[in-house]
Amino acid sequence: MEQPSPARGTPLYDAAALRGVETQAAGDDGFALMAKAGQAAWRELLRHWPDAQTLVVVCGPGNNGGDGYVLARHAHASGRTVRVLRLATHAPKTPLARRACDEYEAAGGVVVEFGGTVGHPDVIVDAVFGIGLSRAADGAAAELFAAIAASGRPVLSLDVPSGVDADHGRVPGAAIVATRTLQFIAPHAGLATGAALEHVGRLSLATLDLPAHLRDAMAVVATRFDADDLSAMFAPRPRNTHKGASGRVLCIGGDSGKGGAVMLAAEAALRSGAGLVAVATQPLHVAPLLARCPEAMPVGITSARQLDPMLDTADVVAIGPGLGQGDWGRTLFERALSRGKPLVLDADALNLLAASARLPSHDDILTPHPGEAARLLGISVAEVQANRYAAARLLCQAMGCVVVLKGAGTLVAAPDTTPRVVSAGNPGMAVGGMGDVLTGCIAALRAQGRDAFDAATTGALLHAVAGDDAAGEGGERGLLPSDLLPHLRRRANGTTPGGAR
Ligand SMILES: NC(=O)C1=CN([C@@H]2O[C@H](COP(=O)(O)OP(=O)(O)OC[C@H]3O[C@@H](n4cnc5c(N)ncnc54)[C@H](O)[C@@H]3O)[C@@H](O)[C@H]2O)[C@H](O)CC1
Ligand SMILES: [K+]
Repeated sequence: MEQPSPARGTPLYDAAALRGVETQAAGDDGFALMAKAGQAAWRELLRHWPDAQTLVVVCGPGNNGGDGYVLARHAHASGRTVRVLRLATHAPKTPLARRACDEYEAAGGVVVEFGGTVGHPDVIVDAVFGIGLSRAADGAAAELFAAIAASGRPVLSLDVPSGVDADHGRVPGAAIVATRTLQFIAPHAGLATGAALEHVGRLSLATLDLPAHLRDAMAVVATRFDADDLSAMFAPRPRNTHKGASGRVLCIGGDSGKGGAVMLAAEAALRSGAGLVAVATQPLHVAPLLARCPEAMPVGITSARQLDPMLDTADVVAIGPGLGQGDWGRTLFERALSRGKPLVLDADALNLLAASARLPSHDDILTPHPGEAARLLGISVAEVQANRYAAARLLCQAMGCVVVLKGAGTLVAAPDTTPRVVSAGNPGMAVGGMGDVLTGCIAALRAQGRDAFDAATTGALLHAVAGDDAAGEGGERGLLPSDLLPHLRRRANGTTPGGAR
């Protein structure tokens, strides 16, 4: 079996660790950090809006606002027209913010109170709330955010789009929708998944040359993977291989009327490099499946006994696409769980799991969307989405196996391991059948010798990047799961749409 390259990725930190850093670096060091943050933000603004002549910098009461005053001072010194705008209740409260505001005003900078509009500047800088957001932004702050959105002007958010919870990715109240967000010191875990992704725009990072002993004190809470990591995750295929060595996948599903789901999973497994793919489905789907994909080996299943030889020869079993929750599906589900082969459980297999007293094995992989995760955890979807890291971790601990929590910023959790975030994919992928393709991807990579965590991470990244490639060809609206299939093959061979490696 081919041995994949070790996954790399980018470490993500929780904001709490950063709060610790700032507290430790308070006083003169703290202002040095703030001075660096404001200057880095000014450079970022010039990099992306070099022709901007008029700026509005919206400052909050804390040190995020302090960063804004430092940027405003640089802008003022450059001769540009800049105004600091703030709520009447947002005069600077912290010593560092007060110092930054005093220096800005001493240099001749203007501060005005928000009166309902933000004008029509070339760029708006959002320095209202950063990692210190402590509750839902509402009332006057919500009005301010609405005026910023109504202006239609590009927004550079400092550290965090104001109103977004930088730890968990939830958006408890009103929040800024940024064009770009410049994070300080270290990438925030909360800005890589969930509702936050609607608000961050393009993310970048200014490390502020933090002293090593302060950076080393911060705990990594997740590891982020994006398209740039993908090609290194696929080792070239050995020359002297044969179809058996490339992994044998069995896809189980396709109850009456749902044959398409298991077909998509089977084709995705083939396009992700599986050597042999068998399909256990309802007899009426065998002919259409063969017509569409002669490389798959469909068998019409009318009794669970027929499944045994297929389970025995498979390296990995993907069960759930179109399985249904009727007698046929439940019988096959029970049989599959009893044979001890590594499983990828999706869709109805997850619903049957939630309704059964059974637990998956340590070798299995679950691929729930937030609704299926909520059912398995016995909580609401809103609670899952409010803290996706916690939901993925809880489900992984409860089930004792790898969990792929799908959605914007898919999370991959493994027992007692730092979770991983997939930073790829697009809203066009929120259509029926995309999960079936993901199931096939992951099963194929598992069958080719990757452990469950690596197969789930690489499969979820491959699937999301293929979705971005397909959307890049014809747009997100009307994107079909089958549009991903050629891109799976291309990306699994380490090439990009342009053919480059
Ligand atoms: N971490 C570092 O090393 C650095 C941090 N910098 C910047 O500082 C902010 C964090 O500043 P902090 O003072 O802790 O809080 P914020 O400025 O983010 O805002 C909190 C501030 O606002 C009040 N508040 C919180 N939520 C609400 C709300 N919903 N409605 C109204 N008011 C609210 C709260 O009471 C505080 O007063 C960090 O993001 C960086 O931008 C350094 O400058 C760079 C290094
Ligand atoms: K901000």
